[in-house]
Amino acid sequence: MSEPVAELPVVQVRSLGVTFEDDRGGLQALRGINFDLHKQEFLCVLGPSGSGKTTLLRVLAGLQAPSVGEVKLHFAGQPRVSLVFQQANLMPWRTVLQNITLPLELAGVETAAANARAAELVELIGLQGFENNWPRELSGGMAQRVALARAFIEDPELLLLDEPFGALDALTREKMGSELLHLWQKHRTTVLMVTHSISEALLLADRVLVLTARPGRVAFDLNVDLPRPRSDEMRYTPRFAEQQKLLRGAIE
Ligand SMILES: Nc1ncnc2c1ncn2[C@@H]1O[C@H](COP(=O)(O)OP(=O)(O)OP(=O)(O)O)[C@@H](O)[C@H]1O
Repeated sequence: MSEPVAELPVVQVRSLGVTFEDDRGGLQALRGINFDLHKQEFLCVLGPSGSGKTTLLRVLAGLQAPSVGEVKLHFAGQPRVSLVFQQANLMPWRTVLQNITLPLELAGVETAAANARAAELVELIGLQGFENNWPRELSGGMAQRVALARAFIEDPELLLLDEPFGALDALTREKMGSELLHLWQKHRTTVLMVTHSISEALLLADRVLVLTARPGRVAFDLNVDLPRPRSDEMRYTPRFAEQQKLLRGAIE
């Protein structure tokens, strides 16, 4: 019997290096980065401050050109890419609902269809009743949920998250991790997420890349050995603690 053909990765990063020009001969942010990202895979990138995590994400988003090496994208045509940053960056003059539907509005989708799709996401992120509120009336966690809903509404083929919960307090952050897990388990998009939180990475990811201090190289590539569907309670299991220890060791 023949083996099934393993699905090709949707992103291939090969010998990637990024050097920023400066007057001291250049600052090397990333060096010799290699990894694949498969369809529907959730990859987290951990690493010390300044190890090039954001730079890596910017290269994947097409916002930063590699100095050497390449990033190959294998999608049918131009992929739909959504980005979420540490700040929600909501438009203050649009309501929650209008912020969430913005990408569809820009894509020319009819308002009724866009609103129906937004209503599903509002329910998934637990913001029913806040549809007509203004961004200034939201807490940081609520605003970030709106940013996630806005990212998911486009049904992205590649979702890039840069420390999306980094500005939130620890408890809200944990809650947001679960919200994102819930959204992803429903939508199963391909994700690359930069985070500083080992437990967040373990709760969410299929794989975790750990970068070294600058210039960032891949120090460790961990297949997260926790069953899916995942839940918050898994944070307290011995398996979780073991993997946490492995990652902590790799970072240190
Ligand atoms: N546009 C730029 N011009 C010059 N240097 C840059 C630029 N962007 C990033 N750097 C430098 O590249 C290195 C990597 O930065 P990057 O923001 O990618 O790291 P990071 O791992 O995301 O850091 P943090 O965890 O603190 O957010 C840093 O030394 C930073 O100062």
